[in-house]
Amino acid sequence: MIQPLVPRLAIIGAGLIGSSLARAAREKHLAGTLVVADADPAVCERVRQLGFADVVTQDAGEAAEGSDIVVVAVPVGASGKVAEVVGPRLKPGAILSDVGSVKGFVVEAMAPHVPAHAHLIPAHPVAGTEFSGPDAGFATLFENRWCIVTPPEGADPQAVARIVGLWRAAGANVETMSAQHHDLVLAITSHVPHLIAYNIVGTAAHLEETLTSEVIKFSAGGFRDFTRIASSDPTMWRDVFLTNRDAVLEMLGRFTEDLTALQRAIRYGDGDVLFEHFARTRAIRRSIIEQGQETAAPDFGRRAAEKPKHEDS
Ligand SMILES: NC(=O)c1ccc[n+]([C@@H]2O[C@H](COP(=O)([O-])OP(=O)(O)OC[C@H]3O[C@@H](n4cnc5c(N)ncnc54)[C@H](O)[C@@H]3O)[C@@H](O)[C@H]2O)c1
Ligand SMILES: O=C(O)C(=O)C[C@]1(C(=O)O)C=C[C@@H](O)C=C1
Repeated sequence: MIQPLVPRLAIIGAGLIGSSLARAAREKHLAGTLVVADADPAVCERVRQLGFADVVTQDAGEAAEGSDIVVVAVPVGASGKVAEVVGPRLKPGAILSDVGSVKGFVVEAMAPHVPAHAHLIPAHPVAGTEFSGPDAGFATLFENRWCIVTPPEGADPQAVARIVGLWRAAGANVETMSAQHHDLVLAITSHVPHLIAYNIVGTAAHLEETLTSEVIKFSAGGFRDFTRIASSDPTMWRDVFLTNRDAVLEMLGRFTEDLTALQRAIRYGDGDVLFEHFARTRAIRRSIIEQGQETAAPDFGRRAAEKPKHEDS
């Protein structure tokens, strides 16, 4: 019989990302035993109904016990608390990993709880949707998407290779970099864009009542796309901004300067500045599409939107 990639895989947190990894592991037979833990009893009950785990428990420590790899998939702000529970239960050689959108903070919060006989190898699958919870996950979420692995200095190469292997087997392309570099890159590619979306939708909501209802009525294009992003989970994004503060503030500073330059071009009727800027950004969009990074995830999201978790409850 062929040995599974991971004899016992534990996933702590069964929301969008945890349940997607569990589904991918189940479909691709990556785990001998797949254990899922979640602090919320209603989520545990739903995971049992959905049937993508062998063992479901509310106790993260119990899930970690005897596991070869433990993947923490909770909001970044809760990762330290989970590591505190899981750390003492890790067996010799076990790997503690995560999926958090911020990496520097996660290492600081989790590392003190990892015993010398185990390994901490953080990772971040750069794939998601605006939906949360166990119903929102799907097995193909990571297909052909990047997963960034951020091994701490001196990390065991074999442990790194096992986490890289897990994400490749789940369908992702893997790149490794330092946690600090990750946080700077993601600040501009993911965190600031979310802040802009939250802000513009908030601005529209603050307009006078008649104008706001017209915004909703006529939002077919650009604004509608922003509302998708701005409907993302408030807990997750609060934690991202609180834990990646320096990198976000650095990128926000640059963003504000560039915005002021565009504002100036509009004020003084400088069409050349506007045209050149828009031509450059169009080229960036085209190169993203050429690299195959344009994702089908929003469509999955829309399909899921027909029956979002929030309307079930
Ligand atoms: N949503 C995305 O697009 C996306 C993409 C990549 C990475 N991430 C990262 O993945 C992580 C999870 O995000 P998500 O979208 O799956 O969130 P989610 O809200 O869908 O799920 C999080 C789950 O964690 C559980 N949880 C919270 N605290 C816990 C604790 N102390 N112990 C056990 N379970 C706990 C919750 O009950 C919930 O079921 C976050 O760190 C986020 O930054 C999210
Ligand atoms: O597609 C979306 O809805 C997402 O927001 C996914 C997205 C992103 O910004 O690209 C969000 C946060 C993650 O850490 C990784 C991916």
